[in-house]
Amino acid sequence: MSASEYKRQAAELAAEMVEDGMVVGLGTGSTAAFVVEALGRRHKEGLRFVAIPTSVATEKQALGLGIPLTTFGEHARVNLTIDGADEIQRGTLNLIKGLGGALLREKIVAASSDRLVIVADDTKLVDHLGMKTLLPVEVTSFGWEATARQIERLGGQASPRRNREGAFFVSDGGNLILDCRFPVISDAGRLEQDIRSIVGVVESGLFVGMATDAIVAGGEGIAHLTVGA
Ligand SMILES: O=C(CO)[C@H](O)[C@H](O)COP(=O)(O)O
Repeated sequence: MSASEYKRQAAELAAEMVEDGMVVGLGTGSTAAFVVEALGRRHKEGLRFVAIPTSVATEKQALGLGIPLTTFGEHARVNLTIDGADEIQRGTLNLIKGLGGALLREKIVAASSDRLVIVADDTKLVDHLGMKTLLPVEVTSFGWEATARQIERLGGQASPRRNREGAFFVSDGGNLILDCRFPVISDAGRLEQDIRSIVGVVESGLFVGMATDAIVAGGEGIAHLTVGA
């Protein structure tokens, strides 16, 4: 089976966790898109829920499927958010997110969620964050070079993300993303604090202590992981 099929398997299982009456956070990326697809189906079958999307792309997909959307103006808490990730640390379920560029909205929604369920194929599982992917950090466009220098003082190499045309990638929030190469991250909580204390940083792609569950599919089957397990 391909990675895409494993992503779909994990997504379909997670979509079953949505119950009648819930406020649901909808993630961003190819795995989260399978979740939105499955929830569109469940909505047509009669499941009642409202959703808060974490990106313009997810909002468009959800609207196209007839999923009713809501806002934080109407709901203070989200019962369940289902989102993808770029790396998931075994045991802690600490994450790197943001290769899809939606980390700011994703973190706002995650921070207001009672439960954050991560869906992924098993290539995303790592023993230490930073083993496979760069760490995305969203920064203001003004002064990004100064912000990048401060991140480099923490031991990372920071490069502005560019689109296919070579122009700076601009997030849904109108900011830039610095993709940062750190040596393997041994203390994610500390690095997260240090990065967030830099002026010009809007948010980092380290999600520490936020995920409650991960549904991970691969050649050995589907695992439902919780923190510590
Ligand atoms: O954090 C994200 C977007 O900002 C995505 O969830 C992450 O990049 C995983 O994407 P995919 O499911 O396509 O592998």
